[in-house]
Amino acid sequence: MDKIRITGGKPLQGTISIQGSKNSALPMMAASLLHRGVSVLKGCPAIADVYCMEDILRSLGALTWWEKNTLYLDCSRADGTEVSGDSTGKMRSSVILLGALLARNKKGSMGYPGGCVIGKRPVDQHLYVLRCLGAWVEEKENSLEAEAGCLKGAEIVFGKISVGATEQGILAAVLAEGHTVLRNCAREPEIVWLCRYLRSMGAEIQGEGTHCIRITGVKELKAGNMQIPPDRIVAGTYLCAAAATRGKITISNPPEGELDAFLEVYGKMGGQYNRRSGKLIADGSGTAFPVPFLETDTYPGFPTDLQSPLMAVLTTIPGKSRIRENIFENRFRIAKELNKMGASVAVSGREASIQGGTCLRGCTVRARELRGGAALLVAALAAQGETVIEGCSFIYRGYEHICEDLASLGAQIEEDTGTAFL
Ligand SMILES: CC(=O)N[C@H]1[C@@H](OP(=O)(O)OP(=O)(O)OC[C@H]2O[C@@H](n3ccc(=O)[nH]c3=O)[C@H](O)[C@@H]2O)O[C@H](CO)[C@@H](O)[C@@H]1O
Ligand SMILES: C=C(OP(=O)(O)O)C(=O)O
Repeated sequence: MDKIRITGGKPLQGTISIQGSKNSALPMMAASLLHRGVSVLKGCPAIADVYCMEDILRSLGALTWWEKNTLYLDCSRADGTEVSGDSTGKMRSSVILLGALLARNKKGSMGYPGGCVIGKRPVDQHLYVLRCLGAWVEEKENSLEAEAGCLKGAEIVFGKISVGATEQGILAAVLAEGHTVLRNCAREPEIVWLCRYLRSMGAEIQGEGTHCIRITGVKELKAGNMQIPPDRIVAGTYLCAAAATRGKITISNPPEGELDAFLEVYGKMGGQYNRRSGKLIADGSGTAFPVPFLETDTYPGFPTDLQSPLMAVLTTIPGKSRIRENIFENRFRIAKELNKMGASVAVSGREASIQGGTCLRGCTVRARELRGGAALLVAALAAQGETVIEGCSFIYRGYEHICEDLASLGAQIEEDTGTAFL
């Protein structure tokens, strides 16, 4: 079950639709806790992280159910305040529930957040914003404890731009007393979607998508009901898979304007694309040019989550490419696995140098985190012969039916269940 087998070498061809965004769905699920009734998230991806967040909300007293990809969350009685470390240890974004718990139930106690090991990932900015809003917060060795009789609006400047801490601040401030100004906020699309969702619930928020978000607390929020946007990282991953195999794919529901930094690099590599009737038509057959230098950055810069899948593409392009990873210091672990397949990637600190165009050959490799796992899939699709990817539970954290999707594009791929999609 934890393995995927791929026989590479076939250009991907066909049309694909993109699942709902993981990183939008998770904070929207946390936001649903702020309404004492039923909220509805349409197009919710059926992936391990969403199931984990669902389990946590249920452990707090919420009722949840699915109709296809629509997730219903009845938080009428979600009055629990304790989240076990078993759940939080599975997923980094569990930590944003602390602000939602404080806003709703005045206190929260949770195990330390776990998730993919891609860097140190401290939570200081999360705790800072909650303290600024008047909460008492204690960081213990394995848990986080917080209490607030009443959260009060404040002017807060984040010491570091953080997606999760910005979400934490927003979730805690929407029901706080008075005005909150959050400065040095992350501008990622997922923050914008969270604010749209909260505004549809009656929250008063302005400025999302800029570095300064202003919130006026309201007494209560009504039910949320929203379509989750397509996942920009999944869309980028499939474009990488098409480029690595020199294939041509059409994305029927591309994310709107959220992939610009990636598409710029895609164009530099020789990929072509155009938008027609709301679709993104991508032709990766001309992918041939290395990328002399690329660095990851906060949005709208090149997303760190697409850095590893892109590295896999660059291993297939003759010439030297160089990547600098500025967000997570430990996101190059995948280089070792790519090298096992015949790639030539040298890592030095925050930089990776890729001598592309060496012949990739299938072998057994191991995923150790989500996007690194996706990069192995991209490389395996381009490699000669069979690749077995172990540790695929990391991939299923974020990709809904990825094997079926790639098989529908002509890939020879099967999960270890023995189910072949040929
Ligand atoms: C569930 C989710 O949405 N995950 C995304 C989110 O993760 P996440 O929200 O964890 O990422 P952050 O934006 O918080 O992290 C950015 C940087 O800030 C540092 N930092 C963060 C918080 C803090 O309190 N102190 C601190 O120093 C981190 O170690 C990292 O170096 O944004 C990342 C950056 O786009 C993406 O790669 C993840 O896919
Ligand atoms: C790093 C990621 O997720 P998380 O922040 O949940 O670990 C990711 O989606 O690439």
